[in-house]
This record gives sequence, C-alpha cells and structure tokens, in this order.
Amino acid sequence: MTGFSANLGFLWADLPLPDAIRAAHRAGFDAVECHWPYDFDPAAVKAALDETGLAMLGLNTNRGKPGENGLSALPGREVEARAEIDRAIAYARAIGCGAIHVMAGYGKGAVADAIFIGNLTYACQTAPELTILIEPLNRYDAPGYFLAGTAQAADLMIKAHQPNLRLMFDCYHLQIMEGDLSRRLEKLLPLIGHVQIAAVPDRGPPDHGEVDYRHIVGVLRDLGWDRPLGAEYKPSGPTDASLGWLDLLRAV
Ligand SMILES: O=C(O)[C@H](O)C(=O)CO
Ligand SMILES: [Mg+2]
Repeated sequence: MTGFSANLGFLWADLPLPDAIRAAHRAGFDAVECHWPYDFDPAAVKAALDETGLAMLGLNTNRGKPGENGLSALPGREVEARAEIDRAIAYARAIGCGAIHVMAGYGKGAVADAIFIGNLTYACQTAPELTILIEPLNRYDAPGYFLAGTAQAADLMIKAHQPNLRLMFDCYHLQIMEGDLSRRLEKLLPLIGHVQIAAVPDRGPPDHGEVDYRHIVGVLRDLGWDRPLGAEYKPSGPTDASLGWLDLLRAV
C-alpha cells in the first residue's frame, strides 16, 4: 500500500513543529517532511519523531533575505549559500532526516548554472549519507526561479555527477509546467529522490482538479516506487478537515 508523508510546511502549519509531527501521526501519516524547521530546537523535533516513530524525510535550505527563494544559484552569494547548506546538514543530522532540498533562487544563465552545480557538489560531498534534492518550481508561483523544468534538472544532475543528487518530482509544479506526468515519472524514475502531490491548479488536497492522483499512485506502484508520497498541499481550513483524500488514495 502506498504511504504518505505530511508536509508540515503546509499541513498543521499553525502548530509548533513537534506538535505538527504528533498531529500527523494521529492522522495516520507514514512519515513527515518540512520546509524550514530552523526556529525549532532540533532536540524537541527529534523527541517528537522518536515518540511517534515517524521519519522526517526532508527539509529545505533557508531561502535567504525576504523575497529570495534560495541562494545556491546566485552569483556572489556562495559563502552564504554554503553556510545555509551547512546549517541544513547539521539540522538534518541532528534529527535523523534523510534529504535536503537545496533551493536555487532567482538566478539565470550559464553563471548561475555553474554556481548551482558547485554548491550542489559541495552539499553532496559534505553529506554523502544524505540525499540532496533539486526541485523545479512552476513559473506562476515562482516566476524567475532558476530551476523550472525536468530537462534542466537532468542536465544539472549529469553535469554535477554526484551519486546522492536527486530530483524532487513535485507533481503539482510539473503538471503545470510540463504535464504528461505518467510517462515523465517512468522516464525519470532513476533520477527521482522524492515525489510530492497536490491538486492542480489550486494546490489543495489531492482529490480534485486536473490530476487524478488515483491514477498517479497506481503508476508509481507499478513502477515499484515504495516510498511515501509527500502531501504538500494547502488546506483551505483546519488540516484535520482536509484529509478525506488519504483513504481514497490508500485504497488504490
Ligand atoms: O514549494 C514547493 O513545492 C517546495 O517543495 C518547497 O520546498 C518550497 O518552495
Ligand atoms: Mg514541492
């Protein structure tokens, strides 16, 4: 049966992270993931993970100054970008989290490409035991974000040539940018480190909109994908009232 990871950047985002972990456990999630956990004491986060038995699958590097969306592809910001990578690695190690999404920021062109590859290589080699993720974001939510498609991501991964560098396949962003999700999942499977889901286009629970996730869950299962899918959607009210989709997708 397919498992699901609650993305606590959006689900139970009104609770302190340790309590959000407990809420995800009560709701029956198989794992959790987050965006930016840095305001919370890693010991308290680890205690909640140990208490519930849930794994924290991933966290993000910090985004930088207000209005920025990551630093790792930005010329002249390498020192800060690597400090944020170091901070993310230390936090991930402290709580036993397996993956870090290194956020690129609003760069472009060959210079940004080279800088991003350098910073990704640094992250991969500093923490060879962790998976380092890169994630294409859609042009509506993040106009100008450096990484905007799977071909670009695959090209970066070939150039960086690091065994622990993987693609975050966020079905929400990639349906908007590229579509053809079933064939794309099949083709890119060896590059994928984590899969996320949300309704398109409203980023609500994955039970409506233009993607039928019953089909996508079946495709992934048939491809042999056996890791929890990240529920990274924005509930329109209390998270506990938004979870009808869980039984629907578990039944696939
Ligand atoms: O927004 C997303 O899809 C991401 O997964 C993220 O980590 C924050 O931008
Ligand atoms: Mg995502």
